[in-house]
Amino acid sequence: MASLCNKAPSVSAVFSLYTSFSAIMMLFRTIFNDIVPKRIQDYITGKVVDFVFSSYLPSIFTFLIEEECDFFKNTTFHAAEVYLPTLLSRLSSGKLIVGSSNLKNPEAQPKLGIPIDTKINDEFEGIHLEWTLHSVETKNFPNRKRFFHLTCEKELCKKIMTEYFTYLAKTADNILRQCESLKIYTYNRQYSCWLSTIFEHHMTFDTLAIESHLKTSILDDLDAFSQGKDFYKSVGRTWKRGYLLYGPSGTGKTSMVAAIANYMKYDIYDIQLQSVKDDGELQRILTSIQNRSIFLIEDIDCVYDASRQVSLSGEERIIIFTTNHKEKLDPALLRPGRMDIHIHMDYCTPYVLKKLVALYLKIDDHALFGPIKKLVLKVSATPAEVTQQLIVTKNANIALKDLLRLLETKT
Ligand SMILES: Nc1ncnc2c1ncn2[C@@H]1O[C@H](COP(=O)(O)OP(=O)(O)OP(=O)(O)O)[C@@H](O)[C@H]1O
Repeated sequence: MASLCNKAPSVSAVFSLYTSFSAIMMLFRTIFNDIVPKRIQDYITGKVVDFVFSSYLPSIFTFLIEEECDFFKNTTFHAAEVYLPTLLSRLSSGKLIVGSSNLKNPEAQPKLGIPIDTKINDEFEGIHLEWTLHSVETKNFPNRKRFFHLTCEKELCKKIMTEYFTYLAKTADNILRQCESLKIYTYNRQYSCWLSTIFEHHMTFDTLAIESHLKTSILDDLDAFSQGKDFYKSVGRTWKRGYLLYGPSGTGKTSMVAAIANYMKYDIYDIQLQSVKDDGELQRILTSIQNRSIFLIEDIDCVYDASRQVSLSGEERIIIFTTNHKEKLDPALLRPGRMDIHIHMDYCTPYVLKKLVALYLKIDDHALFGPIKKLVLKVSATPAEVTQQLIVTKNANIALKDLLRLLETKT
């Protein structure tokens, strides 16, 4: 006991040690502040803070995801916009923007958006992530710049880059696939961007009157295309498909485009080639098209310039050209590799006519069917002309008599 008491430092010894230590620290601080230049002071302080914090707290890494990337819409930003509103329970503010622009269909699901500066937490394979949408004013159109901050622990950022962003893209893609309203984009030259509206064309392969073998072959081709990701990769080709729709006016080329878009659930990018200045601009426009879309060039015989290269990169894209005059097309455009499938949209056949009558008048047979079918084989009547007659009245007798009269005028 006595020896223990002997070994313990006395209070006055501790006090004098503390006083000496404080004096040394003060001296050190004075030397540090007076002699060491401010920049070096900041550097040393930063290093010390980094060391202390990295030892006890995980350091944070922030990904900056801007709305535009190299002047084009950033697909990662777009994917986050689609995906994050689904994480309802993880919104820090408990607020969500809800908006609907589809006035024609009040039952359509409204679009959801994330309020600015709201934190959204996500969890990926046990990793905690935090998203925040920011917006700053800019001088140029569209007068604001939006960007996401995505933060995670620094040592996990590699996993986020390699796995989470792929997961984000796939999930957003699936959400979009289930989304009902498609969009049609037209290119606005003044602002150098695509402007979209809701695509309201309700034509489907059930309401499009075409020969059944043609319908089967197109649907088979579209199915094979949408499931063809690995195939296209394995043969080293871009995952795209080119269709040429040709035939007289009113035979359903535009209707076919709508049926394809509705079947595939692809947005349409409709471009007027005449308004594109040069190849550079065309290439920029093409690169700004989203995946899973239709790039439409109508009346290609009027607008095609053989020297112009229309090459679509990206994934899962269909390019559709339409023309009323296939014979006028530049042979360069018809070369294999440019358009994979040529679809002839023709005048009414008896089969197509019967289908249109069934659709419009809800009947499968009628006494006038015989003479009408005979005439249809002789004359050139477009489905547009036929449907114009059939839509006038629901009375089958009157409608078919008028149709017969129309066909007789064509003999
Ligand atoms: N095959 C068809 N099946 C059902 N309806 C059709 C068909 N073809 C045309 N129609 C009807 O005719 C209208 C006009 O057809 P559409 O605009 O698709 O023809 P088009 O070949 O694109 O004509 P254009 O070359 O003048 O643009 C359609 O809105 C549709 O109601």
